[in-house]
Amino acid sequence: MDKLTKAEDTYTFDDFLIKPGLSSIEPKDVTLKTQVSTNFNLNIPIVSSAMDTVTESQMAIALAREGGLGVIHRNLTVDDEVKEVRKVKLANELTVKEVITISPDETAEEAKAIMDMEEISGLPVVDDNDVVVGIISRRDIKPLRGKYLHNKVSEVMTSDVVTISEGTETEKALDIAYENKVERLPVVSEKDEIVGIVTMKDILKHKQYPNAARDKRGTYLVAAACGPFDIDRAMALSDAGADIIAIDSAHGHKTDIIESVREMNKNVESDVLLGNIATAKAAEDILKAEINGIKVGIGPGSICTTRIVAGVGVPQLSAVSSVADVAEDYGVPVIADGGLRYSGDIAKALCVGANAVMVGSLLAGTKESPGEMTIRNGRKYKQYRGMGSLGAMTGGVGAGKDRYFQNSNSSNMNSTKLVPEGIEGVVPYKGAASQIIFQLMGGLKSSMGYVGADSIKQMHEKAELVHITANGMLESHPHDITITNESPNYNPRS
Ligand SMILES: NC(=O)C1=CN([C@@H]2O[C@H](COP(=O)(O)OP(=O)(O)OC[C@H]3O[C@@H](n4cnc5c(N)ncnc54)[C@H](O)[C@@H]3O)[C@@H](O)[C@H]2O)C=CC1
Ligand SMILES: O=c1[nH]c(=O)c2[nH+]cn([C@@H]3O[C@H](COP(=O)(O)O)[C@@H](O)[C@H]3O)c2[nH]1
Ligand SMILES: [K+]
Repeated sequence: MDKLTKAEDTYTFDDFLIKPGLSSIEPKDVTLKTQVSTNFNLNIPIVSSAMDTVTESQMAIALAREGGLGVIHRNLTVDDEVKEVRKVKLANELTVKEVITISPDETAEEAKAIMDMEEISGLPVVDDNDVVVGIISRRDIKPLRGKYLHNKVSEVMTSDVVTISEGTETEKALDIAYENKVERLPVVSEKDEIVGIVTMKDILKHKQYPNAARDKRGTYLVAAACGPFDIDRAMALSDAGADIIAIDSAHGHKTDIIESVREMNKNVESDVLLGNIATAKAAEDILKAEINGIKVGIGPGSICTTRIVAGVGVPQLSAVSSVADVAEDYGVPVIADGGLRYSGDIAKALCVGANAVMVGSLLAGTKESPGEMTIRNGRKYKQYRGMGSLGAMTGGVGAGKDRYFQNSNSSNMNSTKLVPEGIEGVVPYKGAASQIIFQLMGGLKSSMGYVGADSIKQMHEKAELVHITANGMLESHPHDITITNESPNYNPRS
């Protein structure tokens, strides 16, 4: 009896609304910049789930372009997961390492032939020591006719060449290219030797996604999931350039996991996130592993059955709030993982102290999510499944199957012996992830306007909540109408 009277009251998204406050903030003027781990910032507080129907390189690239972060799932061999990380990192390399050059003693005709063959429009000119002495482009060659084509490259090239040094930050490179109105910037070593080239095409790609989440070198940020004891995978992901490694466990609050992750952290360069947890005590304990971020959520996910199968969990708004209160004292960011259905839920998670949210179902079914599209009754769908579902455990390399395969003779895998904590299904096809992100961030900005918060930090400090009843929630959804036109940001709960 004592246990029951001592039980805490806990809440989730539908139990609260955000109180409107005096505001001088226009939604369009707010900043959504946030910290996702101690060493990395995002430009929007959205992280995609490490699930095999949500995040591989395509989703991670799409999200990074919008300013968020994708976490590559771990239902892949180490090699395949590494490949996905590399694809994201290479998607926007500013410096093309292998550069095709020409000697100043060659002819203009030879320069033209190389450009035609390689399908490029300019060549850095280098001497015998690889030192850049000029640059020659199609524009330099175009006016040449007949015998003039036999002119030496040194006579035709631009010798006043604008170069940048290795390690020049993207923004700086952009400024230099624009100020000098040049289309390509050779990258040179301290001794002026050529090491690469940055082209206008790359630069424009950067301009196309001004809000993208990038590292210092200008490549897209990417995270990758790893099991708590898989040190080889963690090191391979770190070597491949994963900015963040997300340690993925249904129960991060475990002594052997905390020990293992503390060791792992010493051996990898990437930031390390640990999850999932749902209590303040867990936050205190896992922070001892000196991690760079915490992921919160036991069982709130749309495909999760943990709370039903194990009877364990904490409603998500309470879980996030209690973890965030502890993490704030340590300066460690918190990601609210799972259960988000609407942009308003994202706003509520931020209100109680989350720095970012992780979403699965909201991004499942998009063009960039892995998996085939199917058509049923004339409507398009894509698969979405829990990582602890039968399909995920028996498909791929079977992340999660150690625990669920409780009979522990894993050499004799038999799906009837698995105890799943997730389900498999389909969600409607939604088109490009960028459209979904646009609506979600629009809703969040609106929320911040109502609160009078111009940043996520202000949202933490200023936003107040009101506790509502089930009737309050009924009143909140559309009612007394048959919806005839689907809205891009509202799906009636089925
Ligand atoms: N957020 C959530 O509520 C849940 C998420 N999942 C997802 O399913 C996938 C598989 O997760 P895991 O089974 O954790 O992977 P896993 O089988 O690789 O387990 C990793 C480690 O977590 C610990 N662990 C997991 N469940 C435990 C439990 N009930 N009691 C004690 N220790 C436990 C064990 O030390 C285990 O070795 C992951 O992608 C995970 O995120 C699964 C269940 C719940
Ligand atoms: O209990 C669970 N069994 C599972 O099989 C499972 N797979 C994923 N997840 C977690 O759910 C999150 C995604 O939730 P949403 O679809 O609600 O965004 C994800 O980000 C995960 O935290 C699982 N939880
Ligand atoms: K659930």
